[in-house]
Amino acid sequence: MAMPMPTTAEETKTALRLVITGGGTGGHVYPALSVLDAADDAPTVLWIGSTGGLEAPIVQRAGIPFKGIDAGGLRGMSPVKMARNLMRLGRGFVQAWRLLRTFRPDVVLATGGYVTFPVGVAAWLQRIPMLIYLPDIEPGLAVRALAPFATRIAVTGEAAQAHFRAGKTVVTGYPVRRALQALPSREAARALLGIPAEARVVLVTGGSQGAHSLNEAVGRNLNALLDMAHVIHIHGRSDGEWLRSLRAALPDALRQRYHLFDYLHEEMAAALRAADIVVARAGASTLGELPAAGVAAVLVPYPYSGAHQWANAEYLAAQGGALVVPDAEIAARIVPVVRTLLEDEARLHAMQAAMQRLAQPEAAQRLYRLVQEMGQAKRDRRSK
Ligand SMILES: CC(=O)N[C@H]1[C@@H](OP(=O)(O)OP(=O)(O)OC[C@H]2O[C@@H](n3ccc(=O)[nH]c3=O)[C@H](O)[C@@H]2O)O[C@H](CO)[C@@H](O)[C@@H]1O
Repeated sequence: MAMPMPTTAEETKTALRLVITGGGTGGHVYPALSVLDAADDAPTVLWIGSTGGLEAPIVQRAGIPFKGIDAGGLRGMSPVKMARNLMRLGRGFVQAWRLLRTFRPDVVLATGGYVTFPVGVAAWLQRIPMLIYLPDIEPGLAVRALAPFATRIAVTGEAAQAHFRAGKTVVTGYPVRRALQALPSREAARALLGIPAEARVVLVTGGSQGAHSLNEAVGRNLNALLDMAHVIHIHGRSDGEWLRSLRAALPDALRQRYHLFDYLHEEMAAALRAADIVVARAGASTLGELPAAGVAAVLVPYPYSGAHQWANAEYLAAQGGALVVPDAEIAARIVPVVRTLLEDEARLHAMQAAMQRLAQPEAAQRLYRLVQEMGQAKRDRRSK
């Protein structure tokens, strides 16, 4: 998704100037890319992320100019490391200040991660309006700290509004990549991935960084899973070596049914759309992407970062689109749970339909309209 750059002096003068800041994990990057997908007026964009963060390659791959600044977390670490990260945030603030002074944005969109804090404070001091988008129902530390500096706060669902000052929030839904909405059918998605149209397909994904316990659950039960379905397995940062060895040792017929990847970029939309069932962590994206794909889910919340993934999973389960399995039980339960769903077609279809009812295809447009309105208000004030 290359961002069209203004070509004439006139366009440069009139195009909306937008700074996006967010990073640390994919969950803070894809929502902003989806908002840009919905931009219909060719804004001039600069992304400010963290130096060395995983967001840099994803953003640059999308053709968006990227600048890294110093940033670091402050939670659950030794006092020495915390002091070092505080200094990094201080340096990051100076770097952000200079970038904003040079780029002169009309508006800042912040989507989460520690890097947003120095950028947001610098923007506030320079009187640049800022929209925070919170993908999760519960805000993390960076978003909580940043909220007082925001002009507006957009959220995925009503439950998130309770965490912020009344009147500042607006419910937009979770913005989903256009590619996911554009795929015409499950069969078309399967054709893209080389999977037969009539196959049963299970996608296993541990979010943007992968999940070791999901990888173990697949590895330990590989033959049983492949007897039932094609398995698209995205293993993430760890476990690639032993999983590739397991795959190599499979009999030919089963190996062809095991689609193993470390990470998917553009093909992620096809993988979600191709699946009958997704077995996944319950990061914020599940609230938007699983409904957009209309896929039934078995959700395994990440157990070590508070309860917010449980909140996401239980919400989708309460609406009838997902089952929730605790992390410690997934290795023992992945085969019976997947089998039960595949064998009960009526139940599987009911879950898929329930998921589909939660789709909010307008979310990205809603968010971009807010960005435009806030940017325009700033321009109007400037020209007075
Ligand atoms: C362990 C942890 O704390 N995870 C947090 C992190 O998760 P994480 O970074 O995994 O965030 P999400 O689950 O929200 O989003 C993952 C994104 O990565 C994409 N993707 C994933 C794999 C792949 O191969 N290709 C690809 O494109 C997915 O389609 C999705 O768009 O940020 C989320 C948003 O704040 C939080 O809700 C999660 O709790």
